[in-house]
Amino acid sequence: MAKPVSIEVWNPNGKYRVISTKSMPGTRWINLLIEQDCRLEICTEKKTILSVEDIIALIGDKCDGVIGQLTEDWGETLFAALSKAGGKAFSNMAVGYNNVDVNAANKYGVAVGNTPGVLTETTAELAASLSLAAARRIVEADGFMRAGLYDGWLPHLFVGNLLKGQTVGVIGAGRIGSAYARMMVEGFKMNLIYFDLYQSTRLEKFVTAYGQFLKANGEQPVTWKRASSMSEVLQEADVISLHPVLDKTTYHLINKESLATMKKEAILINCSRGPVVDEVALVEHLKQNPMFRVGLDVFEDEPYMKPGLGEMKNAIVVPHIASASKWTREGMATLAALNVLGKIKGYPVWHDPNRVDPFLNENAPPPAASPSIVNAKALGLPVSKL
Ligand SMILES: NC(=O)C1=CN([C@@H]2O[C@H](COP(=O)(O)OP(=O)(O)OC[C@H]3O[C@@H](n4cnc5c(N)ncnc54)[C@H](O)[C@@H]3O)[C@@H](O)[C@H]2O)C=CC1
Ligand SMILES: O=C(O)C(=O)CO
Repeated sequence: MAKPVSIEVWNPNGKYRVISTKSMPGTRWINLLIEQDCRLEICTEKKTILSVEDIIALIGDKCDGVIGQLTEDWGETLFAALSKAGGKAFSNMAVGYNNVDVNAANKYGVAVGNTPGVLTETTAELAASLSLAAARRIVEADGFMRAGLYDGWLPHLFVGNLLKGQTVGVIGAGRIGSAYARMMVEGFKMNLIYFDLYQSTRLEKFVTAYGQFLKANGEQPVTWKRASSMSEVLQEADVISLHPVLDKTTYHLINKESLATMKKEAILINCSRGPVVDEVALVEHLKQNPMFRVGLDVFEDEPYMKPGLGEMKNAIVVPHIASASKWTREGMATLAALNVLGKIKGYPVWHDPNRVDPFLNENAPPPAASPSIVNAKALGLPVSKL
């Protein structure tokens, strides 16, 4: 039998039992659930990553819905346990849901929610921060200063790359990839090359209009190009940022062979998912090419790094914090809670997961809908006409 897991209870007499496997930022998500007759149980276990057994113990015999985290393995076992307990709703507190076996959820008729949109700009800003930090060697220079090694200005000291006029490459120009591209194009006057399975017309129009603005003001216009293959981006770009979903088409997209096609002084940023990059091949590439730099928010075997990565001066590593702004994390909690609540209450699914703003307005009640259910179609859930 699984051992008991410690919890904090809100609204003990609520009709619907909702579990959150973690404490989440803000209180709006809590209030929204308890105002709608939910008994909310928040797991207070000290360990960071809950096991499948821990979550089964949390679910117990009766559970209407669960808000979970990207570190958890939501597969057949958990969906079977949730379904047995009468549950019909699960939401990740994340936009990415590669930790969820959606087919298993479909089999048990469980709706799977995610949290798009609210983290787009925050995540893009971290990718932009890593790009700048890598280009201008900020982390290395900070370490040098703190170590007391600075003994005066020198012409060669921490010389890095100027972004202006260089080419930024984006792989996966969806919500976050497009937001990052706009920041780099507008902020640093970089040219854009991108690769995605779909054309990003809005992004192309933005770069065209900005290029015309620069030209009208006597400046070199920026340009864009939609690449026909990922290798075109890798060969041409000076800074490459990865923003695709993780699935079997993007697993190890960056590997020994693709790294070899990149410029020797290129910068690679990954704020998508660790397994998009073959991290062992990356460490080797960093060793062989000291002017090649990376900024990584995500890792292949989180929370671990592959041997050698932590020692590389040409790597900047941060612990999966790309969506970590207060507004975003509170909003993610709200969207995740509303996904679960909406299914429990029998609400329809919001018609556009790219426009979730009405759910985030603290001065108005949220729409009676689940903001984003990824398997809505497979489950035949009705769509909101609001
Ligand atoms: N590091 C972090 O904290 C965060 C990481 N993420 C990751 O970023 C991912 C993207 O998020 P969004 O931009 O909101 O999703 P999105 O769905 O708007 O964009 C993903 C894009 O990847 C493209 N894509 C899919 N397969 C591809 C392939 N083989 N080659 C090139 N492009 C491909 C899609 O067409 C789509 O345009 C999430 O799935 C998640 O894994 C998201 C938020 C925070
Ligand atoms: O939302 C996601 O997919 C994350 O990685 C965390 O914000």
